Amino acid sequence: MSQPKYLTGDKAGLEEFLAKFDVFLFDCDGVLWSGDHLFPKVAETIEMLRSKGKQLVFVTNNSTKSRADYKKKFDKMGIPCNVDEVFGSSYSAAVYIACILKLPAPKNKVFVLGETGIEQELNVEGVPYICGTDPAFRRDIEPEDFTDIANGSALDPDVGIVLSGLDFHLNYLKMATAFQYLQRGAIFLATNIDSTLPMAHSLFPGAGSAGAGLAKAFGKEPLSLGKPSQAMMDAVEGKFHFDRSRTCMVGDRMNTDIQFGIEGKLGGTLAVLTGVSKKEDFLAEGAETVPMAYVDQLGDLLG
Ligand SMILES: O=C(O)[C@H](O)[C@H](O)COP(=O)(O)O
Ligand SMILES: [Mg+2]
Repeated sequence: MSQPKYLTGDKAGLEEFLAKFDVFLFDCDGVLWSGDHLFPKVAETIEMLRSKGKQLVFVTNNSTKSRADYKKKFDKMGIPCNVDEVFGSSYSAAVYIACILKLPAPKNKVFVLGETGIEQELNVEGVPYICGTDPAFRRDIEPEDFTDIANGSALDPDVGIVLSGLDFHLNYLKMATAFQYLQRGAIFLATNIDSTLPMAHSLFPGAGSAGAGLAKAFGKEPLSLGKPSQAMMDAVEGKFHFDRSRTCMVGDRMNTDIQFGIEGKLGGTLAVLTGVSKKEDFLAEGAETVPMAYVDQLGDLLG
């Protein structure tokens, strides 16, 4: 495996690298920003790529926001972006449920472990759901809940899917209810299974960690519809119709973003060192996932 090219400060190398691609798939958390903190010169870099006629797609595993929510965040951050350029894991999961799984109504209802981003995208696709941000589930489990869940009186007979995303309001009642749906044959899906979430220039438990307890109890991992899933890559390509050989994935995480690009046989991958993965992760001898090139921060693409 060849060593990745370090492009920070390499003007000629940057020119040559950017000229290889017409399309850039951008990860968001850890590449553009950490929470609400925009990294240096990100807006200028996006502007530069657009001025060179590059097509940009923002492909995020963060399921807490819908595409519409992300459009508002891009506007707030001063990054010009069209809502159709955003492709998040909530949208990926909603499209998969509505267009691929297509469970016959009324047994197509989704039990959601996650935030409003998932609910909004399921609504757009006309997929019914329960739980999510419903305050009725944001309470301690009571002794009578065990009986009501076990005998099914507290369960909705139309739930056919459990969808696990990044849930900032985890509790035992939701996990126990989801578990019982799975025991009754519901399909187990996840928006993504990232172990950590880059926030406030640090790391916090991610969607994969949020759903790990349920997976352990059930004894099976969910089908993830976020990066590196190629169902997501196929859906992104199906929507944007790009030439994979002229497309580059830009990300901060080896086992989601860079693996997504490599498995998707994209023309290239660029790692950015402002998020989860460190350069030691991919420079080490025998590293599992190695990007084509890397920079310290996205703004370094300005040369
Ligand atoms: O835990 C998560 O959901 C992820 O860490 C997070 O949201 C990743 O977002 P991305 O880096 O794909 O924009
Ligand atoms: Mg990221």
